[in-house]
Amino acid sequence: MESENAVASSTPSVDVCKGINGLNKVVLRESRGNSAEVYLYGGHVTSWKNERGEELLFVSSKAIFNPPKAIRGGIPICFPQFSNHGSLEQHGFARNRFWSIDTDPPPFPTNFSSKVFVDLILKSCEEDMKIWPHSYEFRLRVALEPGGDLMLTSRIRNTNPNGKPFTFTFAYHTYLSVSDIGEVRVEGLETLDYLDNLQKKERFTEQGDAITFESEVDRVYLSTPTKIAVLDHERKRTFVIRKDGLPDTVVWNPWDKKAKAMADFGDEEYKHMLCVEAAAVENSITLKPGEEWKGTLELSAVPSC
Ligand SMILES: O=P(O)(O)OC[C@H]1O[C@H](O)[C@H](O)[C@@H](O)[C@@H]1O
Repeated sequence: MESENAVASSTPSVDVCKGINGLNKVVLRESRGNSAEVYLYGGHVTSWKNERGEELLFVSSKAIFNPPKAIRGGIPICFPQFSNHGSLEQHGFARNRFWSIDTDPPPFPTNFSSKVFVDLILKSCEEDMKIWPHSYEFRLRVALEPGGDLMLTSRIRNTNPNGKPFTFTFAYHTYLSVSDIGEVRVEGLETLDYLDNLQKKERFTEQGDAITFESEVDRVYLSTPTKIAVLDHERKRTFVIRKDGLPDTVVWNPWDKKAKAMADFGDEEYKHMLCVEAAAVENSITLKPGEEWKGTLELSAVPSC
């Protein structure tokens, strides 16, 4: 059992061990006590803690760590399809496949500052070719920065031998842990257009100030800035979301009725989570053979008043 109160200072480490139901997970620890956990099942980040050992991501107490169900919470990877924007299963298949540790990833830019990271890889297989007939390599780097920021980098390459391009949509389906959804506001999306999933994906324009929550929300904000803030007044914490290569931002809270309808989600848990998802949804991404796409997400949690 891990201590909830992080040690003041320890050696940075990357360890592979067994998680829930014996599933393999990678634990990243920074010297000041920040940590993160990634399950190979789904290439799924399930924990990100600050130096005081406080969990910053939401994972449902009812999450099922058992294939083929995707883990409810953390950061599921939606690929090659976001939601039901296509003919594949909801959110594509990457979130319920077993990823591998990539021991020899292609080089990263030299300005990459983190020393605590893990590289994962998911490749096409014969079985998946039946539902999505393309050859690809999806490399995911999960890194803890020295200051505790969590950085995810996805690199997706078309390795089709038949000269065919492929097209996909994508999201880092990030579940943030919040004190009380009624006390939270999102800044950075005001005045933007969005597709409302609760109204047949119709397009609206956001009015007024920051976004606040008093009922179910399921929207894809379009052409969003690279920086978005989620302010949690009660907890005096602000999440800063920085993204690159991902123009859209999905905002989702199921609220009470939908919460009750989900078997792997507690009835009251909607009060303590908010999904703000860096995504590429409106305009899908097309890669020709040999081409690579890159999408990054950087999460910081800073004290605020
Ligand atoms: O239940 P899941 O398949 O994990 O999807 C959970 C949610 O993901 C996204 O945020 C979509 O916009 C929602 O429409 C969906 O309900």
